[in-house]
Amino acid sequence: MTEEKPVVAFLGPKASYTHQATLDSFPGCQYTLSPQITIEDVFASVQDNTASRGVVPFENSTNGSVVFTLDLFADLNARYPDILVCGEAYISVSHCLLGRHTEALSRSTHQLPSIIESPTSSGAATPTANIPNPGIPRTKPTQEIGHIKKLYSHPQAWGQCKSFLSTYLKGVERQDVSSTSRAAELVAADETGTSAAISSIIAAKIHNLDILARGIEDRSDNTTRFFIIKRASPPSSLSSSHPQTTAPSSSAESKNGKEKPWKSLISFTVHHSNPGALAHCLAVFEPFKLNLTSINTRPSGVAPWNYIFFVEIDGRREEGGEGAVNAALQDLAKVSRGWRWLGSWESRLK
Ligand SMILES: O=C(O)C(=O)C[C@]1(C(=O)O)C=C[C@@H](O)C=C1
Repeated sequence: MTEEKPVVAFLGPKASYTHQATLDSFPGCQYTLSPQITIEDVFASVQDNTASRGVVPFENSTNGSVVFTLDLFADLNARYPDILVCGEAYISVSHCLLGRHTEALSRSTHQLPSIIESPTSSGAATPTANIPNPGIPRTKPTQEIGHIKKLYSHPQAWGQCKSFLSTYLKGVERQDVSSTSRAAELVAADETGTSAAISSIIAAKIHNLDILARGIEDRSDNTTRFFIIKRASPPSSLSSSHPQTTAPSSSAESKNGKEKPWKSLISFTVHHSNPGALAHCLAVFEPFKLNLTSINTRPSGVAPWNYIFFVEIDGRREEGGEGAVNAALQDLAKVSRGWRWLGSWESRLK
């Protein structure tokens, strides 16, 4: 009898950047990779044990946090109480504009004003009230794109390709979809050939789409960070109501004997009307020499302008209540309204 492979859920369909991050951490031959339609579906698969691990985008170096993922960690409806981060992956993201280079359109390009040869190909976008200093795109279309009437992509991608879009596709209708690979799927199904997707070169191959422009992201170092999530082993609810529950043990020592860099993600809420409430929460890490490396906020769902805060720190929560992170969390419990440890993992930042 063949042993069943562990299931890893990821934001699909195939050829999404999350798929690439998943393959980076979970070789397809050893795992059953299970594409999901939304990031929430990935959380749900891990929470209900359909998948043993999940992979979700967390932040992008150009465009910032993936708010859908933060909201799922905020878990305002208590649907995902057992989800913990247990790893991360960094993927270099280079976007293409994918569509159809139709015969009819290409034959008549000599009659149409070609966008490749139009004045806009100087690379200068028109300043607007919203974007007074538009950047200069790093690339220009390699095909005629004057026929493109509609664009599909994941909301994160628009913000990574601002200069290209405001220069060459200004005013073209945009539709948010659940992932860049879903965008490619929709464009492949569009028989009019007048839509385009911001997606990956792999999606172009899978869906047999033409590459109308490549490398359209604003920055060549555009990178997305993904989290690997798992379900906490029982007892669950790693929260202020169960402050003794701790991380599974794992060696923090590398081969050369040096402490490996670990990170932890923690969320907390504060009593908003108390002066200094936020400052007191942030201050609990410093006495334990825990470096705070990022802070994010999302609406707390309690009342307008109340927030849930997310902090990342350098350090790892030890088993058995020992160590600096546990000590800081005990102090956080005293000054916050509520808190939750969302996992500790080995940093893969090079
Ligand atoms: O749409 C995809 O392909 C994804 O994997 C999602 C996602 C994201 O949410 O950040 C991942 C990488 C890119 O930054 C753009 C989109």
